[in-house]
Amino acid sequence: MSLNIAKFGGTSVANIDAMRSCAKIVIGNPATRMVVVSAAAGVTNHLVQLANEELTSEQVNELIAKVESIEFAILVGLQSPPHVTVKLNELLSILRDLAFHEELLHRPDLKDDLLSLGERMSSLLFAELLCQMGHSAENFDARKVIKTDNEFGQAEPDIAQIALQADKLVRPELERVVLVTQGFIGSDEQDNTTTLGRGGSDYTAALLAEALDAATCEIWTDVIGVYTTDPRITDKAKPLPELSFEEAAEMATFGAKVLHPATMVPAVRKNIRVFVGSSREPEKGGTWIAKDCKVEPHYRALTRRKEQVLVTVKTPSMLYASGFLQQVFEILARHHLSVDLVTTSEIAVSLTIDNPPNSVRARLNRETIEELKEISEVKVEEGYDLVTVVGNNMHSAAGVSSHIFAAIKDYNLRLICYGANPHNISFLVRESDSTEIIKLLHRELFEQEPLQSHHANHG
Ligand SMILES: Nc1ncnc2c1ncn2[C@@H]1O[C@H](COP(=O)(O)OP(=O)(O)O)[C@@H](O)[C@H]1O
Ligand SMILES: N[C@@H](CC(=O)OP(=O)(O)O)C(=O)O
Repeated sequence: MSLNIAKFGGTSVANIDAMRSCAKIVIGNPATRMVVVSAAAGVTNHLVQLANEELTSEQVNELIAKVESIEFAILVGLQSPPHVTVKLNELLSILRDLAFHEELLHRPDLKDDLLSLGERMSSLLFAELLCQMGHSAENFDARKVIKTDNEFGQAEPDIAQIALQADKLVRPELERVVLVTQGFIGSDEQDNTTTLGRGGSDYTAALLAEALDAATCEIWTDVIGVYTTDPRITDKAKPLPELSFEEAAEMATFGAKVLHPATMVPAVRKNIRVFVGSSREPEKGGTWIAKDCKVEPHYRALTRRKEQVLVTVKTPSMLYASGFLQQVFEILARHHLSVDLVTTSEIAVSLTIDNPPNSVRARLNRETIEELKEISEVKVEEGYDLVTVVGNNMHSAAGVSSHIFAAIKDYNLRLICYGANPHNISFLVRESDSTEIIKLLHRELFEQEPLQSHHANHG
């Protein structure tokens, strides 16, 4: 039988009732032999606070108590079986030790150890729930298989090692039992715990699906699929029955939180179909993401990435000079900054950097700015959001740009990226304008059926 990997996100495993819906989904599909769970909703945020903030003992204790109350509520829902209670208490005692560790704030390895605990607790509890519902299940430590480099907080998976370990440790077990493992976490060569970056459980599921040659990978979350835009921005957003790999990858990269940006990479490599649906309402179906789609409309979705920083570096010496851009990018790369949009003129280059405050990714800091200042004038502007239209052949179809830009003509677009990629058009807008811009564009591109097909005819 073909194999399915099912991943359940934080809201899906937030409490015992939510977990029960997930367990029914697992039991209902005999192809699901491996389950990936995130930490219960809210837990990773508490752990991130513990790992990153200077806190008083009282504040540390308060955060630990919040985590405990989430986990204990689930444990009570399971009737507190002694063997699970013992294991949960062990994990909570590791949490306490790490939270009070003197070097925590300066040791990325300890931070990742701490961050891993949310998934380690939820997987323990979910495996027990499956057993109690009569399904043969075991908790499995993802760190044995998800081998990574030692870039703590944003570790890079080692695909060959993962395939090797999955073959050795997971594949032989799948006939016997359903393995319940942790998303988001892995381990480096020295077996130190690492994490794949916030939201990384989707990525874990896709990596395991790849390593185990699964036919499908299901991402069960709190929405009934991928929508035309974040349903929290407008209630007019509609769920999409299908998406291509390219479209989904663009959406994930440009801010559709429903999928971690790297999720599609393993799926594309092995042509694995990915499903996104709601664990609360599985009967409502969801989005199937596959290599090819029945229709490839010009406009598929709108995404937003918040808290972008615009950096402009300017030097008269760029005129006729070669190598300036290289110098700029070299400095940014050395500081692990990832650049999204770039525009250049004869003497200046403007670029955007993703800079959300709670991200584990590198942020633009004073040191980087000082280095850039050694070679140029530097201007840093904050308070921007990146809005992206995702679709197909947008760079070559007549009328696309006028259609989009006419709809938002009253707004100032600070930077536009159009034409580099057939699947997206991105622009940087003031944070305060982005919701209205998305609503306007949504109305124009997705709420007026005849217009959409009219433009498709021009393609
Ligand atoms: N285009 C989109 N389609 C669906 N959901 C989206 C989209 N863009 C953003 N989201 C948000 O993603 C959320 C689900 O992602 P997330 O909170 O990470 O779930 P989980 O905890 O299950 O991993 C949804 O509640 C929704 O608000
Ligand atoms: N628990 C981790 C990993 C994750 O993927 O969570 P979720 O599936 O709830 O987005 C986080 O919050 O970042």
